[in-house]
Amino acid sequence: MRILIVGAGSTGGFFGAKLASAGRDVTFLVRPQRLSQLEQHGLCVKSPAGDIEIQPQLITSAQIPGPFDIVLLAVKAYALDSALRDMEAAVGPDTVILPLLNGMRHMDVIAKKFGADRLLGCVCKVATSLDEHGHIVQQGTFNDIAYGELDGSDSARIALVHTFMREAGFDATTSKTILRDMWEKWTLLAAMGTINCLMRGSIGDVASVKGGHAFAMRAIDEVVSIVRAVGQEPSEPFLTQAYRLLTLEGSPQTSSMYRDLMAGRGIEADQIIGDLLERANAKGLEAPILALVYTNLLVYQAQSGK
Ligand SMILES: NC(=O)C1=CN([C@@H]2O[C@H](COP(=O)(O)OP(=O)(O)OC[C@H]3O[C@@H](n4cnc5c(N)ncnc54)[C@H](OP(=O)(O)O)[C@@H]3O)[C@@H](O)[C@H]2O)C=CC1
Ligand SMILES: CC(C)(CO)C(=O)C(=O)O
Repeated sequence: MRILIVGAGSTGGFFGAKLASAGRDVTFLVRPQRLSQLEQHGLCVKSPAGDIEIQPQLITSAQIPGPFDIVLLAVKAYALDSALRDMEAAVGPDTVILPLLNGMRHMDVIAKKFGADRLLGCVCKVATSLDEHGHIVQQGTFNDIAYGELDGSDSARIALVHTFMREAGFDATTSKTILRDMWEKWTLLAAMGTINCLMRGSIGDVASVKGGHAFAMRAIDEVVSIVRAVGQEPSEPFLTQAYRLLTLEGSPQTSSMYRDLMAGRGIEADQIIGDLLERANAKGLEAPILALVYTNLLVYQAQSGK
C-alpha cells in the first residue's frame, strides 16, 4: 500500500516520518518552498520520545504519478481548497482520504469535491509545531490517531488502513464512533483554544490566577452546550476528562491555534471557532464567550494579515 501525505508540516511530517521509519511506503506532496527545505535538510522530528531524521520521498502536484491507496490530508483549514485541487491526480476510485484537520467543516468540503464514499473520519491527538528550521517539534509524548467509516461499519478498507498504520511508532486505533470522536475533539479544541487565545496563556497559567478556573469552566460549559445542540452528544468519560484537562493547575497544555498565534503564523479561527459560533447562531443559541474570542482572533488576523 502507498500513502500520500498532503502537507509535510507539523502533523503530516510527524506521522509520515514515523510511518517511513517503520518501513511503510510514504510520499509527501509538498509545495516548492518546503520541497527545497526538505531536500536540503531532510525531515527531522525533535521529540522527548526520541528524534527521527529521514530523507523523505517528495513530489509536487505536477509530479503525482497516479492514484494512491491512502491520502492523509494534513494542511491547515485555510489551505484546504488549494490542497484539494493540488491532490486531484492522487485520488482514484479506490483511494481513501483521511483528514487530520480539526473541526468539522472540512468534511463537507472534501465530500463535495471527491465524494463521501472516499472519505473516512479521522482524529489525531498530538502536540507539534514547526521551528524556524522547519523541524517538527513535539511537546509531550502523546501521539494518537483514530479512524473509521462515517457510518461506524466495519469494512475491508478500514482493516487495510489499520494494517498500514498500526505498529508504526504511534497509537493507531479504529473507531466505530468516529463522528462523535471528531465532535469531541472539536469540543476540546474549541474550548482549549478559547481559554488559551483569549487569556494568552497555557491551561495552567489560566487555572492558577484568580477567576481563571471559573472562566475556563464557563468557556467549556458554553462549548459543550452548543455541541450538544448542533453536533453529537459528548460521552461522559470524554466530558470528565475534558473538564479536568482544561482546568488543571500547572498544565503547560496549549492548543495548536494558540501556538500558531504566539508565533505570528496563520490561524484556523473560522474552522475552530467561527464555524461553531455560526452553528450556534443558526439555532438561536447564546454564545457570548465564543463571540468574544472570535472577534479577538479576527483582530489578530486583520493586524497580522495572516
Ligand atoms: N499541530 C498540532 O499539534 C495539531 C494540528 N492538528 C490539525 O492538523 C491540521 C494541520 O495542521 P499542522 O500540521 O499543524 O499545520 P502546519 O502548518 O504545521 O502544516 C501544514 C503543511 O501543509 C502544507 N501545505 C499547505 N498547502 C499545501 C498544498 N497545496 N500542497 C502541499 N502542502 C501544502 C504547508 O506547507 P507550505 O510550507 O507549502 O505552506 C505546511 O507544511 C490543522 O487542521 C490542525 O488544526 C490536529 C492535531 C494536532
Ligand atoms: C490535541 C491538541 C489539543 C494538542 O495540541 C490538538 O489537537 C491541537 O492543538 O490542535
